[in-house]
Amino acid sequence: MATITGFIEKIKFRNEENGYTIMTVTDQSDGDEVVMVGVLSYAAEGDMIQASGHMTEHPVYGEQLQIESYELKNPEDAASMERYLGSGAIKGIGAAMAARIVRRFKADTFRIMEEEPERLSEIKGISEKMAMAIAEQVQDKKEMRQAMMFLQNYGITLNLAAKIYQEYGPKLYGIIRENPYRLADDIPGVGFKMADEIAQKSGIFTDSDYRVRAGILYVLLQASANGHTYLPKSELFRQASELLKVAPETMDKHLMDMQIDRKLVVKMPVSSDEGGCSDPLVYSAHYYYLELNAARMLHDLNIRGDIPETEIRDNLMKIQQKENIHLDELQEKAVFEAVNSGLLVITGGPGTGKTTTINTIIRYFEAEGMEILLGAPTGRAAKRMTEATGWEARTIHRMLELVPIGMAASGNGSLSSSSSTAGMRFDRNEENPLDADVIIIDEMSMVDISLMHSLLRAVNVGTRLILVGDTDQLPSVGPGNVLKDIINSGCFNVVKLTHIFRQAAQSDIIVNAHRINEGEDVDLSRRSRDFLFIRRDHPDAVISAAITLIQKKLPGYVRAEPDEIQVMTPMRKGALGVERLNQILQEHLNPPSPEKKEREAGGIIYRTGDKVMQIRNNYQLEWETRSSYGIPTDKGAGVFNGDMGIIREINEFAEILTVEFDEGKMVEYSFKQLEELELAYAITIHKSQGSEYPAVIIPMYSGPRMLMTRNLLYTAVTRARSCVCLVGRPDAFYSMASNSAEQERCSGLKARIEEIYKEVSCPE
Ligand SMILES: Nc1ncnc2c1ncn2[C@@H]1O[C@H](COP(=O)(O)OP(=O)(O)OP(=O)(O)O)[C@@H](O)[C@H]1O
Repeated sequence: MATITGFIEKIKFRNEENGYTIMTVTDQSDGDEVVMVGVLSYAAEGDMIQASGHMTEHPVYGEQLQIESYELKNPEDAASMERYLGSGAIKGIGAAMAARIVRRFKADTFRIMEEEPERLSEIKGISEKMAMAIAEQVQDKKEMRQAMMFLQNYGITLNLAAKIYQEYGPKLYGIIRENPYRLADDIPGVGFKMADEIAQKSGIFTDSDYRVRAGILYVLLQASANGHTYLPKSELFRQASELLKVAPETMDKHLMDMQIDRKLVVKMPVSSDEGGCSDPLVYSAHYYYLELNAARMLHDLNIRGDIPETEIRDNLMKIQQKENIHLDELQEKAVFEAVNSGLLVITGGPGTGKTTTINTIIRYFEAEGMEILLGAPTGRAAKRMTEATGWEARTIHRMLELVPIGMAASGNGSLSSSSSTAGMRFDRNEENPLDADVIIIDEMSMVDISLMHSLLRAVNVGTRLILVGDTDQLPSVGPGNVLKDIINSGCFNVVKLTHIFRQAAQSDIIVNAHRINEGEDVDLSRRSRDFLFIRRDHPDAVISAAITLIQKKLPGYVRAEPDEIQVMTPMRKGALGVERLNQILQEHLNPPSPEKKEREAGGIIYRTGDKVMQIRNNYQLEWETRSSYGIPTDKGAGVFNGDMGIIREINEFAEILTVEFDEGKMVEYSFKQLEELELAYAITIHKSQGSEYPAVIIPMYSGPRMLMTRNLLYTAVTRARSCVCLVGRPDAFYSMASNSAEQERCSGLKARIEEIYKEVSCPE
């Protein structure tokens, strides 16, 4: 065992997650440089370390000390003290100042800094204020080191430990020993499971009140990840009991306390679709109030105008003449309602004339000189809306002006607001509402309760809000059942378009989509121009057929580039899951070659020319467009979940991968950011929501029944503009088409709307 004391000269490598560090230390005894390797909770260049361990011989890097235990020390001799203070470790002290301090206080320097810091002002050039600032830093460093050491005993990584220290300061000791579950509330990156592990190490009992309460909230959080805004009590207790290994009977008392603490809201079901029995419904307070407030705002917006019918008819007639169209009765009704309603829902399947109706509504309000805003939940849906209407549509997030917290112009900085997404908030809200007379939102089926709430906060009473969507598409990824709840409440104007127009009726994509949706038979053997079933009985044969379609058949047929043809599949895993498909399709569609650079990250090879997709919203990621000479012509920020692009360049030296997205937007990803990208030769049907492609290829093979549902098939088929190719086994198609089991969502927006309307119609 060797013990070496010296200055940390250079940190050569540090893994911020686990604290594994490689550094050079100057041995105080002989001035030699020693390499030390080990897990250090907190140590910085310039610190004095006393480390013990074994000297080992590394085949490449030579002799090094494997640290087994260590201590960070205050330097003791004058030269060391001077060096430490002057190393930059303490802000405001340079080498000359360090020399003066040590010359004056000698061996007593650190004691004075800690115990009588005001005396530092005896030194020329240090004011009293500066003396206190220096003392504070010395103290902070000491406390932080101790905290890091302490937290490391609980298996907490350095990165997280720093966040915990920042959040709680010295209070962290009490929190870790008594209620580490608070961490799950306060620190991003800590969930119930981690808090529970810490609690176990702290010796907290399984049935501790804190633990059971945190467990209940955790189950509700998990439920929200599955689309629910509440759980029936019996189901909540069943899941919590399974998680906590605590009897459900002991949980009731916590419900009351958690309601008092405003963590939960418990409601009795008011309508049959909320379970219809006496089982109370338990909400996390957050989602309850999102639903309640959303319901109130929807109610408030739902006012009636009094523009005479004759006037609307005259105006509409002029537009129809000018545009050379003739709306059917339901479409006309939608326009009449749009003019005289504060809130209107227009719904219908593909080809039922939604876009034509929106366009007419836009022309109507345009002629009235009104301010119109168009929005959609995703970038691709917004792009599609722009193309279909000729009006600029933006994502709802953009429309609501998402800005980093701290940069909002309106001054309403409440962090508790639902409208903040991690580190970001919407600058448009009740204090700074959207400046518009009419707001039209498309693809409403994708809007979850949080986004709806944020949108409603920014819409003034008097502004018309028109919600357009197809309720039979997959529901939103986030919790809630917003569009269906609004429609099913029966409290708002809803126009359901049902007629499939002649032009649309010639498309087998549209006709078959409706047949699938209605549960009617689809004849797969029928020859069709745009809806093809190619029988293949083995997964690898499905993939070969898909490759031939992409490379040879479809580009000419639908007049599109191969990378515009999209393979979409229900699953991520398995022989025809996204992961395997992407690997094989990449190999064929963009094979390795000496001219193409590659970068491996997270088990995926990214290659120049690859088709990739951004898989989370990143509002800060910057893009720029460039002229043909590479000169920037426009720039902005924000790349969104589902955006697709092509890898144009991989720069090993700068560690940057450049992707070109739609409209020539170039985005640079550092190699560390590659987890935000996935290969996109194949994507899940869920990810395809709101997008449209010239042609889609859908592998049809068996899969888990829960996933292989009718509305998944319906969503996939309706993504194609010119051609759908289903490739695989007919029985897989028929079993999907007949599986109408939709996963029930526990969502209370409808009940909240009904309550409010009841209150209004019969006030107490
Ligand atoms: N009143 C009408 N008279 C004649 N044709 C119409 C009328 N309304 C719509 N169409 C035609 O029907 C087809 C489908 O209409 P539209 O694109 O508006 O439907 P949609 O519901 O938006 O469809 P999707 O959801 O598939 O985009 C189009 O070709 C359109 O021109």
